[in-house]
Amino acid sequence: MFSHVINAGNGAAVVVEDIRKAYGDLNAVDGVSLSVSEGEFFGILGPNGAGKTTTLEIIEGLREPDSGTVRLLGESPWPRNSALLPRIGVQLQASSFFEKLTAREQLETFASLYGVGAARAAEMLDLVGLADKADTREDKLSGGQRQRLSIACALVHDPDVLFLDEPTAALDPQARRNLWDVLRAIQERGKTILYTTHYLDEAEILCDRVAIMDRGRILAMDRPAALVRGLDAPTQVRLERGSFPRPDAEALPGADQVSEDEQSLTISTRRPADVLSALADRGALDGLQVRTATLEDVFLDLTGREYRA
Ligand SMILES: Nc1ncnc2c1ncn2[C@@H]1O[C@H](COP(=O)(O)OP(=O)(O)OP(=O)(O)O)[C@@H](O)[C@H]1O
Repeated sequence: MFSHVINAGNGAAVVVEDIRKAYGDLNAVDGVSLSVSEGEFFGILGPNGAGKTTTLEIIEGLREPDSGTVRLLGESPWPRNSALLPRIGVQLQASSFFEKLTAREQLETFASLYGVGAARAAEMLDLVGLADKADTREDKLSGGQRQRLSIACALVHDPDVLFLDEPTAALDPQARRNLWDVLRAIQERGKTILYTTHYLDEAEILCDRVAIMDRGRILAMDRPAALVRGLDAPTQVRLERGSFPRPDAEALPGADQVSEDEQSLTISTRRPADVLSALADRGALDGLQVRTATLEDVFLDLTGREYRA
């Protein structure tokens, strides 16, 4: 059995120092530094055009930075470093599958290119939950199944570090959740995962640490919970409008502010336990919703803009 390893080892899998990449006048990556520990699940987040893909491709060794340094598993990935290739897995775009092959044949073909046995291909199909689709042709798979197959292909040679560029983009909510389970299972095998996403809610759930990028720069980097806690934002307790009198809400212990719109009455508080227990005493918990701050609030705080993926 594989042991459960999170943040395994003390080594850094990736160390990036002050990388920059400009396209004409546009500073796509504008002085990015970060490091990712072995076994860590690290997310680069941000809206479209933030520079996530360019950063990832520089780390993978697919693009040359204008300046700055990258160490990937202790080596420089650029110029193309063939010693690194067996140790890293890069998720393929769906268009890079071989034509007309079944899921199993795709994987076995990749396995043979790496000199890996067919048993490993079967194991990867199982890991990504495609064992029952082994004999289905790739072009007959759903979008989510194809994403999972591409991740299995990236893992077939048992790399230490896995790079995924927006693996859950364009998937329906159920397929996204299925893929989260796959990504967690991969991390439990001790792999380092570096991934980009524009879904902040997803990153909050999956990642050990995240870097929030905007306009080529990292604005904040930490554990998602630490970033949210750092905001010191109040908790919003929402009741159906008309279910509780506003003056009574304003008089509740711990209520800092009360607002109303057409549907709801919202109590803003830094002492949610006091507010909730007072509401429970009044029998007013039906239909109640509690909202705490999220990474979207962190983005708003950092940029002054609402987050739009
Ligand atoms: N080869 C290129 N030539 C010119 N401009 C480019 C090139 N690649 C990326 N850019 C620009 O650099 C900026 C950063 O792009 P990048 O793809 O890294 O962002 P991203 O955060 O991954 O965005 P997305 O989520 O849309 O993929 C964008 O403004 C993009 O248009």
